Amino acid sequence: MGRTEYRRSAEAAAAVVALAGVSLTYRSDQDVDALENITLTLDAGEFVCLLGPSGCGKSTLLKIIAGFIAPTDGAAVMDGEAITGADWQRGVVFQHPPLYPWLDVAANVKFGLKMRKLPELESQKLTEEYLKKVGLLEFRTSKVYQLSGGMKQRVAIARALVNQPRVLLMDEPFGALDALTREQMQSLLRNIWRESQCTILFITHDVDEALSLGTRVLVMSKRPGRIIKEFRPDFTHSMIGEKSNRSRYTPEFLKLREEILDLINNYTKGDGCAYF
Ligand SMILES: Nc1ncnc2c1ncn2[C@@H]1O[C@H](COP(=O)(O)OP(=O)(O)OP(=O)(O)O)[C@@H](O)[C@H]1O
Repeated sequence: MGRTEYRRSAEAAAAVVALAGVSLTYRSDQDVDALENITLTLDAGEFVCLLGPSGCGKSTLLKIIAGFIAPTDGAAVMDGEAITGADWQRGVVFQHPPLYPWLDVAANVKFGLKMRKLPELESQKLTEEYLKKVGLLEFRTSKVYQLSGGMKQRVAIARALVNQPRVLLMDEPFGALDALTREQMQSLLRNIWRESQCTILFITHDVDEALSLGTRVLVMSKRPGRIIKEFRPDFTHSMIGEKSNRSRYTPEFLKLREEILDLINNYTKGDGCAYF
């Protein structure tokens, strides 16, 4: 299939983001085949979690959707247009957010709006609105070094969301946080997702996290990464409704958790590839 056909088939899916037949090889002395023939859509309002063994190409997939790197083969499109570079319509949040240490919290959040040359008054209003959403309004004049890990991650989320992106791409955003902060951040993200109705792609190593956030969970094979199975859990909605994590202890949750762990372990067994 040529690029044009890939693009047409991707458009036909009416998805916000579509990847069709995407492969990626990092070229160097020793080529690394990171992704192989990924076909995937992200539909409006979906919360898609991506699980897979270390080094299977999860971040590579996210970087292609972000527009940071181009696929070696296949096509990546958003709203039917080829993704050719970074765009504020696709916000990105990393595990270690690259915040500007010389700027205060509000200036970090406002940075992208400034780059987009939004009028100062509008930027100010949006910045305060999103700082409020992540519970950091009273810390707007704090410096980055004065914040905890969880607070820094909330700044990063506000900085991505203030642009009101259609798609939020998150690469293990809570991976470095302690268990309690992590659960609080998951709850915050669930509420933000419900309010903003944006589409989220979320990479994690944690099966519980994927099941308690995602409306779709994709499991990848070892490198070169392919999508081997998808699940459609619905625990995230009940967690919003219940305002608790009770769903995590239900037989349905535990059964699905077991199934995914078995799948990943069977897939990586005997090849020296560790999941965690
Ligand atoms: N810039 C690069 N140049 C060469 N190889 C790369 C580059 N970036 C990643 N790789 C390789 O591509 C493969 C996939 O990397 P990637 O970071 O996408 O995996 P991942 O699933 O996100 O890993 P992890 O879960 O450990 O973060 C790995 O073997 C990695 O070493």
